[in-house]
Amino acid sequence: MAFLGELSVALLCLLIVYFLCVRDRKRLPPLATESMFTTIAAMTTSDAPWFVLSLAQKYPGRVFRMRVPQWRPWVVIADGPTARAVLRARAADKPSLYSNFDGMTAGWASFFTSPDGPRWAHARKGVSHAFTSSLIRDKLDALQSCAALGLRLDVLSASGEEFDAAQLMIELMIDVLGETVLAGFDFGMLRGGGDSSGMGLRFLEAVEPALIEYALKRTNNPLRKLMAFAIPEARAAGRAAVELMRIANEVMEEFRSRREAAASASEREELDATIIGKLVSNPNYAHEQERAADVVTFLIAGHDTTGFTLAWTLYELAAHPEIADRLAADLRSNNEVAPERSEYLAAVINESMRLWPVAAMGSLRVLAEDLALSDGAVIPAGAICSIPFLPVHRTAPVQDAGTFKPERWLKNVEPSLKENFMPFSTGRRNCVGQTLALAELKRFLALIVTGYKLELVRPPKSDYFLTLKPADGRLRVSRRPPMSH
Ligand code: HEM
Repeated sequence: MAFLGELSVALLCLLIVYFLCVRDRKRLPPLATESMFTTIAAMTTSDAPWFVLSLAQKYPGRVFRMRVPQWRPWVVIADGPTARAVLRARAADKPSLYSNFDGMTAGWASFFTSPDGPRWAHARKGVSHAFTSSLIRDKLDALQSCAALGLRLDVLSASGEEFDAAQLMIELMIDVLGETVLAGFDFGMLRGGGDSSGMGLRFLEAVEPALIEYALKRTNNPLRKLMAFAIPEARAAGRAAVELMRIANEVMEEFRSRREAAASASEREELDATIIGKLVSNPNYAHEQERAADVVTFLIAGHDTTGFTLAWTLYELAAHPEIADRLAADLRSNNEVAPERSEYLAAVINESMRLWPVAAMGSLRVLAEDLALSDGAVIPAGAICSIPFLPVHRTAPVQDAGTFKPERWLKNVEPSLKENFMPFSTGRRNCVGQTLALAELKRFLALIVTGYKLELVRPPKSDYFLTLKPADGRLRVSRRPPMSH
């Protein structure tokens, strides 16, 4: 009898546990069937965005979980409206995974990697004003890099030599960052000359080993940090990070002496209004090396993103000469002096960034509160939300999503197209440099397309490593004949 009593108490307990834990358990988004091994193998290759796209196409809701070595759920969100809800949620932040990147700045947190809080807020607020479009436009009007690019293209056109557009655009962007973000610093890439000539090459040589070690290998294998002293590549990456910080410190020193030597108060005011001017005078930095870390961040975040976007657009225009001709005619007929006003140019840029979002794997966020989805599933608080922009941009409801069609951005733009388009991310941690990036894209595309015809010699391959690169492609340019009236 006593035994039966104990049994019924045990059954009652089990029932209570069932009702508390099982019945009320949240329904999570579906779990992709790919094993953890397959997932890791695919996610560590240069095809990772295409792997995630293939999974997103299988799930109509475009929200699913992936098996990764994380104790928290890893939820992939390829649905634009849900992505926006997560990125704009007040209770969402960057996960601590971002701190691996601090190795690139010799351990100093940058405002890109810092979670929301005073360190991030003062740095972002400090520079935001310097990125406003009118200030950027004034800077671009005076760019010497435009002339340098024209000269290089004239040489290539005269010789008929083929070239790698990604390489050329990266070199251009380093010079442009010097001229804009750093208020006239000469990195000596296309422009050559200046006292600091060679600094651009030093930057490019240091950035690659540092990115590979800290943004890739240490993120995939946290144990590597402990063994770094025994791994030659890890030691070389450490030296590269020190070099990046040295470059940032030299750049700031050069800026300060230029400001000191300014001939007039108005010249000094002009320097103070620039991005580096704002950064150097921001009193909220706890340490000079935090400032240096933010200079490194601007150089890293601003060079290949814009450079590869330009290059992808040039390859698309070369593959679609009718679109390039229409764009050239549009720019030449009424907008040549103000490319920022050409609707067709804006459509070409949007379409290129939709198909080839350089931040292809997008943003990561952690939610502090559950997020209920329209199908009844829940993304639980604490889950890591991965929002990969390439699948967001390239899955239904976007029509004919794999085709380059700038026209889709011109008239009666589908609301779902806009909802599923976020190359610069969204919410408070979106791209602070997007005004500059868009102004550069417009300015340089207008210059190239109105002056030159592009011939596609070899289409590029997509190669993902933090950014989506058009690898190994080749173009040829020739002077575009003047417009016949
Ligand atoms: C086509 C060009 C560009 C694209 C597609 C792009 C894209 C992005 C994206 C998607 C993010 C959010 C990353 C995340 O959530 O993890 C971001 C952040 C950022 N970008 Fe850009 N970017 C571009 C150009 C630039 C430029 C030119 C600069 C500066 C010179 C810049 C500086 C930054 C910084 C500092 C952040 C971090 C902002 C913060 O955490 O508050 N970017 N960018």
